[in-house]
Amino acid sequence: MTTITPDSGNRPGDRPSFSPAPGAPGTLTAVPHADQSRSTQQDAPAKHPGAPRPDRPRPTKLAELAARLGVQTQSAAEVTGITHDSRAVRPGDVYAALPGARLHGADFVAQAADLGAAAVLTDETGAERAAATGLPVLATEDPRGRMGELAAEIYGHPGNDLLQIGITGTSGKTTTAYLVEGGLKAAGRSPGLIGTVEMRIGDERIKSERTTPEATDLQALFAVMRERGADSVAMEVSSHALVLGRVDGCVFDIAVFNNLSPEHMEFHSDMEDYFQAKAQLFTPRRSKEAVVNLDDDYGRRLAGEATVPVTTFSAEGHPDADWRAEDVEVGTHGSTFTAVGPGGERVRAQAPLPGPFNVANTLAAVVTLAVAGLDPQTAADGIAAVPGVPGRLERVDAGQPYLAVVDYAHKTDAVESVLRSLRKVTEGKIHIVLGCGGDRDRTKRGPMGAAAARLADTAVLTSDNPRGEDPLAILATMLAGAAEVPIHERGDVVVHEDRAAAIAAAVARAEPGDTVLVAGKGHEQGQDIAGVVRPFDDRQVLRAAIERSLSGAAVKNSQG
Ligand SMILES: CC(=O)N[C@H]1[C@@H](OP(=O)(O)OP(=O)(O)OC[C@H]2O[C@@H](n3ccc(=O)[nH]c3=O)[C@H](O)[C@@H]2O)O[C@H](CO)[C@@H](O)[C@@H]1O[C@H](C)C(=O)N[C@@H](C)C(=O)N[C@H](CCC(=O)O)C(=O)O
Ligand SMILES: Nc1ncnc2c1ncn2[C@@H]1O[C@H](COP(=O)(O)OP(=O)(O)OP(=O)(O)O)[C@@H](O)[C@H]1O
Repeated sequence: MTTITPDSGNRPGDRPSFSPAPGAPGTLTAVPHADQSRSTQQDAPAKHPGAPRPDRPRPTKLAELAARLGVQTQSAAEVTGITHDSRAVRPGDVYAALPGARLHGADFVAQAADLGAAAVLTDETGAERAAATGLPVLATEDPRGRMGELAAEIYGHPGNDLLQIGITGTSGKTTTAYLVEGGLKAAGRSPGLIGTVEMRIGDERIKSERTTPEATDLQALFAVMRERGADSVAMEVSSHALVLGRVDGCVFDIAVFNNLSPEHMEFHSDMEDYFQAKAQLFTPRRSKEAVVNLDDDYGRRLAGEATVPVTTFSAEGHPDADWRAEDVEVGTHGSTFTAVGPGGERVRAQAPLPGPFNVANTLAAVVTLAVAGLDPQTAADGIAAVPGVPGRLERVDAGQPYLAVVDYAHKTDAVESVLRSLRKVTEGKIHIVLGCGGDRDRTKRGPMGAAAARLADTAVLTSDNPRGEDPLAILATMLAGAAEVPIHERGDVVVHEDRAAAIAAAVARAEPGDTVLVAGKGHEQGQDIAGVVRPFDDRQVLRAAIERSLSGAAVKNSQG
């Protein structure tokens, strides 16, 4: 396994600390970060050297690229790659010096030139600085908007040789992508995978920097996949990607829509803006066919507005859906159901993850692969065999008599759906550990605190990447949300600023048959406190807390 990029994008994190455990039930206990003093920035993973590149790049004449853009160049240079990041420039690259929200890429042209850039693509405001390096400059009004098509051209349109499946929606993109990958493999295909957790090319696994890579990296990845024999790709397409042109240069064979709920409101002006961003994927410019969830309000709207052929599905029995899940039986390890298709197909399917929403994710994957022309039963069998999705309802089992899971739920809807799902499959109490990120969407803090208080028996509120904000200030807002839930409708609410202590507190409350849910970080391996990222993996910290509690119980038993 090769790991080349840290999870430095959205939600990085911290080192496990084992501070003394829990406050009394129902009390407000503010425990400081025990780990803050003993970690340094040296613990952070190394900086990424950029996306993988094809081993056999083919040269493209700069003049041909200039002609595409409608600009002049006298240069006879040939280029073999392209990047938007000066730090990742390789000899022969076009460096795309983009204007950003914080910086202008033109400020880094000297670095790009030192690393061997062959030319610079930029806008009028960057052209002068770029020309000062002596490199040929292609100046165009919207370099970000043209970067994807140039990248596709430079790498020889590698996406055309892959069955491209793009998955979008607020929740379930990662899960569905892994399930589609499993189905493709079972059908004898060789898929690549691109998403929030990692990118996979054959056996190589590369940690992701963001959900959807920038277009320069994406086209290079496609080229690497093609070079290594991949014939298909299952990838997540975020709304940021659609707005920022990261999938320019791609026309997906199938675009999948799961659902839409409030999220990324710091980026989108409102839900309509968010919906319109997603809807771009369901036009002939971006996809050939669509698979859409009819159980979702926005899915129903999209099914009517999409300008490509649409196949619909419903896990909740919507009568108009082309594919429906019937005979659904939910369980702690997963759910079984029959996917009934428009031609009378009856496919026995098993969601390899618990929760009703994973029936929807599984059905989405089965339908997508059926639309792709694969045998749906073979696809469903492959999906059933997927061993799990990192950090998505991932079980931690140290022999304890209760269920312990880590889940990436970090937005209100996901927290609500995961708690409701667990309620359906567990008899005992649910103890959730939950925080909200700093320097990100502030509007979800109160609602997430309220959701945890209303739907769990214990809500242990804690830190989750406070970044530059005071963790206690974030927790105060979450607590205020929790306090809005009428007292008879809420569980115990406990606050531990230190995440490891919060996890220990939840474990200390767990009795046989209960569920401990550590939400928010999922697969992440770090925690960002005041700009310092320390290693922290919920799965390891939870396992250690369970083991300590089991050995504590064993000692008590032997003494008593
Ligand atoms: C809002 C957003 O997505 N912004 C992205 C955008 O930033 P920006 O245009 O403001 O760039 P900037 O930081 O001002 O820098 C300007 C230019 O200088 C370049 N630069 C900068 C420094 C340097 O040393 N050398 C260099 O070349 C940068 O590569 C950039 O092209 O272009 C940057 C370069 O690619 C991205 O890193 C940055 O992603 C930020 C960090 C980010 O976190 N985005 C998240 C929110 C995101 O994209 N999330 C989605 C959705 C996740 C989900 O569904 O939950 C995702 O797909 O991951
Ligand atoms: N179809 C769904 N509907 C509602 N909630 C879901 C669904 N699928 C997954 N979830 C919840 O959302 C969390 C994130 O799931 P997943 O990572 O698959 O989605 P995502 O769209 O990739 O999310 P993100 O954009 O946050 O990375 C899960 O851990 C689970 O709690």
